Amino acid sequence: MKIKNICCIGAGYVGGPTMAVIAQKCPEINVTVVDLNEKRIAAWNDDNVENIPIYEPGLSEVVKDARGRNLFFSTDVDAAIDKAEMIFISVNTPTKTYGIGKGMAADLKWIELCARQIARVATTDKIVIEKSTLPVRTAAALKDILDHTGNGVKYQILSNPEFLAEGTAVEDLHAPDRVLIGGDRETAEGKTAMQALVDVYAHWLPKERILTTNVWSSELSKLTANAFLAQRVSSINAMSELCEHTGADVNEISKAIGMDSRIGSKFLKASVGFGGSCFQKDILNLVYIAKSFGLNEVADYWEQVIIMNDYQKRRFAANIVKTLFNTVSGKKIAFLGWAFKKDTNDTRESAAIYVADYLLNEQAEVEVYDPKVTEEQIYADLDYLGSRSEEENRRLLKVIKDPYEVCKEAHGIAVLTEWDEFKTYDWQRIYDCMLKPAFVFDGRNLLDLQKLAKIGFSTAAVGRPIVLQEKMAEEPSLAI
Ligand SMILES: NC(=O)c1ccc[n+]([C@@H]2O[C@H](COP(=O)([O-])OP(=O)(O)OC[C@H]3O[C@@H](n4cnc5c(N)ncnc54)[C@H](O)[C@@H]3O)[C@@H](O)[C@H]2O)c1
Ligand SMILES: O=c1ccn([C@@H]2O[C@H](COP(=O)(O)OP(=O)(O)O[C@H]3O[C@H](CO)[C@@H](O)[C@H](O)[C@H]3O)[C@@H](O)[C@H]2O)c(=O)[nH]1
Repeated sequence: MKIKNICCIGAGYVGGPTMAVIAQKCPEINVTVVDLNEKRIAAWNDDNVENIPIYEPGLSEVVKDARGRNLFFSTDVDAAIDKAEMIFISVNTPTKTYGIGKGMAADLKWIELCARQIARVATTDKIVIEKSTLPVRTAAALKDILDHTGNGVKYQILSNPEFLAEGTAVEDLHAPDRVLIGGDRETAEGKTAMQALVDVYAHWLPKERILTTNVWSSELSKLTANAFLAQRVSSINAMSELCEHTGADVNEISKAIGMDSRIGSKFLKASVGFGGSCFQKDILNLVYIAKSFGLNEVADYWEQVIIMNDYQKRRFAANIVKTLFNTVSGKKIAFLGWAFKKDTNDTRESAAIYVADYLLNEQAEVEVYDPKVTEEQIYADLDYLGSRSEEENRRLLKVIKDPYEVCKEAHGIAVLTEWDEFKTYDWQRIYDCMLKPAFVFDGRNLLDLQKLAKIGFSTAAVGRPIVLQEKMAEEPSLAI
């Protein structure tokens, strides 16, 4: 089966980059990415390709290659659905904020709306692909909706979860470890649909990298992969606290255990806590699914990954207060970074939001610099927590566009995102303009602590011994 037209519903962090790469690699296929959000679509269509709504290294070049040739962004959802033989659903599936499963289950409202829209509009047979991350057995619900339209259109549902990580999306899409396709292997129609999707990816990937499974394995593999990755981060973060109490260095531990090929070296970086739109949401969803089958031990096991992560964020913030002589009231704390990781402008569930909230509750004055996140986004993140009024958030927290300015007259600097540029700053210049004693709290183990100590900074990095300047260390009342 030759695919000529692909439609993707959802022009977000996944829909945009994945479809741009499919269009780049499959020049004979027309790819239309649709979204209800007019502003987002207008940004994807902006004449200046640097203004596309998502910052990802290399993405603007891919979009430049394909846009207008065989890659289109549009708000005309119905037209794109009707024309396509293959429809990816790549809409948001956040944690439910209401009703049954509130705070745990995935909210499938947008998924269901897509299914109903496809059912209403389609006049020819379609392959419908779950690209969004979904609870296991969602495909059954989609099929139910699609098969009951009574207009004779036939649907095949495939699961094709996305494993790209933000900040390396283009790289991950160009050379993924694997592509996973789940479908109905029992019927000829199911096999044909799976093969059609395999053929799309085979334009640039070797066949061995394209894995086919049954639909349920594919859906559940996605949640499992995220749970395992996040579990490693929580595991090393748990060890980081033990390191701080014993003089062991978490970086050395990561290296030592990571060299064991059975453990492997990736996802062992201790941090202020993982963020991002996926890990927490997907583990909560997994916990909810396990509970709904009465598997309480399974649920408790995975929930601990989240409990540990929340603790790590709180612990980092509490440590700032403790080190700054048990109070930050009226003190300026400079934040370097707000994004949940480097090389992205995404801030969803970023640890920085929770650390800021904690410090603002302690009456600190927080000033934030991030190279890619907008002021509007930072305030939106903070307001969303509902901890204080919007006016108060704007009074207590300022967003500064210059890294040296943000550090001026600060009592302490907190590194919340591992942006490379932070390493290249003139740290002597920063030290000179700070209040003394000058503290750096490195939540990412990014900076050269020895160099900072030499300049005169006191440093506290996650999972490493605290270094207080001599004068303070000698004076026990100051070295708390
Ligand atoms: N962000 C990631 O790195 C990542 C990676 C892998 C998987 N995922 C999963 O992919 C899915 C999408 O994530 P995202 O980060 O791209 O979300 P996103 O919020 O950035 O984008 C989703 C888009 O879908 C649009 N949308 C919602 N309902 C619609 C409808 N009925 N019609 C048209 N447009 C609609 C929204 O306006 C939004 O622009 C989620 O299930 C997520 O868990 C995300
Ligand atoms: O050793 C590590 C690795 C990551 N992190 C943090 O963990 C979070 C998530 O990082 P990462 O996984 O690199 O980014 P995401 O874009 O959230 O990607 C994850 O979530 C996506 C959405 O489901 C999946 O597609 C990806 O495979 C999966 O890596 C970030 O806050 C990182 O700073 C650490 O603290 N230490």
